[in-house]
Amino acid sequence: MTIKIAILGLGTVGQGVYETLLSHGQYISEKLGTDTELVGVLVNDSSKQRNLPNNIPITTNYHDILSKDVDVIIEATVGDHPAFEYLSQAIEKGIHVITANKAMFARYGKKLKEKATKNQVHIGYEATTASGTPILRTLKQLLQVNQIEKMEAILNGTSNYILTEMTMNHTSFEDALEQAQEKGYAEANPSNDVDGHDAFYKSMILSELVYGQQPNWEYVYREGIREISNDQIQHAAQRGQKIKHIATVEMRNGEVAASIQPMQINDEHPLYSVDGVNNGITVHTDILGTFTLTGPGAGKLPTASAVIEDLVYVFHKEVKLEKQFI
Ligand SMILES: NC(=O)C1=CN([C@@H]2O[C@H](COP(=O)(O)OP(=O)(O)OC[C@H]3O[C@@H](n4cnc5c(N)ncnc54)[C@H](OP(=O)(O)O)[C@@H]3O)[C@@H](O)[C@H]2O)C=CC1
Ligand SMILES: N[C@@H](CC=O)C(=O)O
Repeated sequence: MTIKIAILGLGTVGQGVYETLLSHGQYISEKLGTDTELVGVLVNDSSKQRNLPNNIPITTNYHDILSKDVDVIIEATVGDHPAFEYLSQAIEKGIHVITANKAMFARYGKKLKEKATKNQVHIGYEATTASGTPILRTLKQLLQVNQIEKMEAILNGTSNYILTEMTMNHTSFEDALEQAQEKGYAEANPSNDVDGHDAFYKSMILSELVYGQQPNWEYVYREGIREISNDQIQHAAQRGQKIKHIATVEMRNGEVAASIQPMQINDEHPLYSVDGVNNGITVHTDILGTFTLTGPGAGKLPTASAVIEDLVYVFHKEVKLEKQFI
């Protein structure tokens, strides 16, 4: 049996997934014991020039995708809608889904997971949080007994890239943001990055995964990095500190609390040396103690890496459907 794949969205992430299927196709087939085939790609704008061979059908009509005999849909579009409806329909048809869309998943992840369980399909969403750095499955599968008391994290690659450029190279905020956009780190609407929305969505996904619940969104303090000046960064540097954009999610008196804001930290903080586009998460647990995971937090190939690893996980011969996917 050949595994038939469709991709929704062919921007930075979708293109990266296509290129990785091509570059690592043989290795993926060996792992899965079967071939994979890209049977369709959904885009928004049919007039755009695409970097795809002619034999891969591109459509702007989702029904063209659903009418094919698809085994898994990889979703890399932008925003809540119609992504949520697309994935709901796929799941109801018994199609596995993998998503990179954290805005949609923060809001609708719980519903989609419930639907997936009901329809006995998997949802992969490692790419939604910290791109390819394997945070979600590490937390879910390797810490089954430890209680996670608190997480502190740098979750937006664009903001960390901008702050690092401003700190190390005295680059202006505007120039650093432009660089992040050119490198494919920033969202289509970069306000998502620099005003803290993106880190907020990722924090909510982490909260749901670790604590099984999210705080009331209205009570989460969210502040981005837009107002931070080069002067503030240099003053902090003179005191041996860096300004980092940090999300905190913790269990307080039986309730989850979260905040997302710029903070000044010194070199004793585990996130001090997480620079550039990297993300990092420091996890405080009751048995293991404190540990930090760090790695690339945005970009074409790091994000494709998470999607492809989810793909292999979903279809790996030894994975049984009754095992709960993250
Ligand atoms: N860039 C990154 O580093 C990361 C991004 N993500 C997430 O992955 C998703 C994709 O990001 P990215 O690739 O950077 O975004 P891009 O803006 O580069 O690409 C988005 C793609 O989605 C398509 N699209 C948008 N709306 C629709 C729609 N309604 N129907 C069909 N196609 C649609 C666009 O079509 P068209 O080409 O026709 O305009 C485009 O191909 C986002 O949700 C983002 O938050 C997650 C991790 C990292
Ligand atoms: N725009 C996001 C992309 C990855 O999630 C970021 O910069 O972190």
